Amino acid sequence: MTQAKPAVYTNISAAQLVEEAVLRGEGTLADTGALVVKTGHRTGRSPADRFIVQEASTEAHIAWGPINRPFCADKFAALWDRVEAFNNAQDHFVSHVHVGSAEAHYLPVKMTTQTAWQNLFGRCLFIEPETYNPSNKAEWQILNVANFECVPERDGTNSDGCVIINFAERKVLIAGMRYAGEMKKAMFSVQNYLLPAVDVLPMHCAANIGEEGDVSLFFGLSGTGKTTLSADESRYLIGDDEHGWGEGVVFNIEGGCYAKCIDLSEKNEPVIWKAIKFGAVLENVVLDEQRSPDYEDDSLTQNSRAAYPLTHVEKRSEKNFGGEPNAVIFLTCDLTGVLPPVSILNNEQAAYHFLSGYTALVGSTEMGSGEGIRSTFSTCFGAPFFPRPAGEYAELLIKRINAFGSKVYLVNTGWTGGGYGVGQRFNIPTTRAVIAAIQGGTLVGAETEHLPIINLDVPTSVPGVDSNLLNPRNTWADKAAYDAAAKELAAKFIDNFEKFDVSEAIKAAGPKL
Ligand SMILES: Nc1ncnc2c1ncn2[C@@H]1O[C@H](COP(=O)(O)OP(=O)(O)O)[C@@H](O)[C@H]1O
Ligand SMILES: C=C(OP(=O)(O)O)C(=O)O
Repeated sequence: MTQAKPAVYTNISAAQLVEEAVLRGEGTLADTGALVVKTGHRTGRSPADRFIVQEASTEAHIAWGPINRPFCADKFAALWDRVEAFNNAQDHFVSHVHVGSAEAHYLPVKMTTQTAWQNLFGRCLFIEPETYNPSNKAEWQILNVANFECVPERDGTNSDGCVIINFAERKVLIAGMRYAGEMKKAMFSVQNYLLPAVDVLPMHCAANIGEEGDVSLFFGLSGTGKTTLSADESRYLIGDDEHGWGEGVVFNIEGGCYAKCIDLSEKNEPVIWKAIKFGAVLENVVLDEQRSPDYEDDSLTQNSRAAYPLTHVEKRSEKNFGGEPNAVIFLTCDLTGVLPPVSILNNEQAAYHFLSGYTALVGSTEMGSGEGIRSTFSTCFGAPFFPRPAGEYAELLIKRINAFGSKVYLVNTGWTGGGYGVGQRFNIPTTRAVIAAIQGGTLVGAETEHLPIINLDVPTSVPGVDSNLLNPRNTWADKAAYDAAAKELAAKFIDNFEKFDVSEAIKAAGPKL
């Protein structure tokens, strides 16, 4: 008997991908129409399994070590061939997509996945081109084979899975990984390396546009609120996570969103709620008996996700880009309860806080960093994805801010009234009111109060926000405890900043003891 040749499904429609995923038992449909999948193991990104083939790259300064471990070019070639042979022996899925919506800066990508659902994810998150023409650009390839098991002794990997970027061959190899976010973050890392060379700042930020054409950027590490806050019924969404800022333009690197959906509610997050329909993917979300998503159920992970294309968002930028930003917002999830809900930053403070990237790491997003939530400093609010030295991105940011005259704000979406376990997280309506005030221009030239130790300036009033919240010291029952916590946090900032070789003015813009 001859065996049937494996089928290669190339550029089939999203609806067909859903059908294939269901037929193959990869997932089921929720009552909303979304495809629901359980990844089994690895419900988040796996930093320990991330590598760069450094010797094959012409540039020496691609970051490695804790962010991107070096991987030997010969081992890469052997592993790629092994994974490809494994994949070719069974049915698989190929789609041709773009990464980067700017005509000058997109990358054509051939995405091959073993599973239909991961291909659908890629079709949601990457850009579906009107015409795919890699001939005038160098094509990248993603090979994502979820069920391949790496053997560390043979393959040179750290475990049974890996994510390896090879710049010289323009290849991304993802083997043994289930979490779909690996694919989008790998391509983001590629653009984060390439774009600064052509004077474009790549950013880990969301972006949206107001009725007047004013653009806001929301920088933030995973889980700090980029997707939630940029999904705003009163504004046009550009994107929720990855953008480039060139002269005259902010463009989306992606074509869809990837929302955290733990505790998602229709009331607080209506735009995301409505987007979770047929064609969307729900990753590690539990369904109840009526097949309705139970977003409060974290039995699979806290890092449950919804992936959907931008076309699922009614109010969006049709062209996937906008002008330069009036407002640049750094989102920080402060677990100590020391930072105010909003601070107005000058340029030196902007550089200081961009380089510091103080925020919280939601443990379940990154495998190996513990299940809980903990404070961290993540340069550029996305250290794991930025292969160049942080100073290069900071310089480009300040250059763009100066040239356009953008206003910069630090917004705490974390704790108030005490630290984690004592106080509470700012509620979403309060943070939305802060954002609305920023976007409405209310905080430009507003009266401010200076907060010593953390060395920040806060507005004395913000429409829609209880004024008592604006100086966090007021919200703590025990003022001495606040002062002690502020000093402790300041010491951490100072200690962390020692590694940066920057001007005295920038150093002086940070917290002071
Ligand atoms: N004040 C707040 N601002 C923004 N998000 C909040 C706030 N309080 C709780 N959250 C929750 O935090 C999570 C933020 O996730 P998300 O917006 O997807 O982050 P990101 O896009 O930055 O990764 C959501 O689950 C949201 O409901
Ligand atoms: C998907 C991720 O992050 P974000 O929530 O910022 O998109 C991630 O860090 O894996």
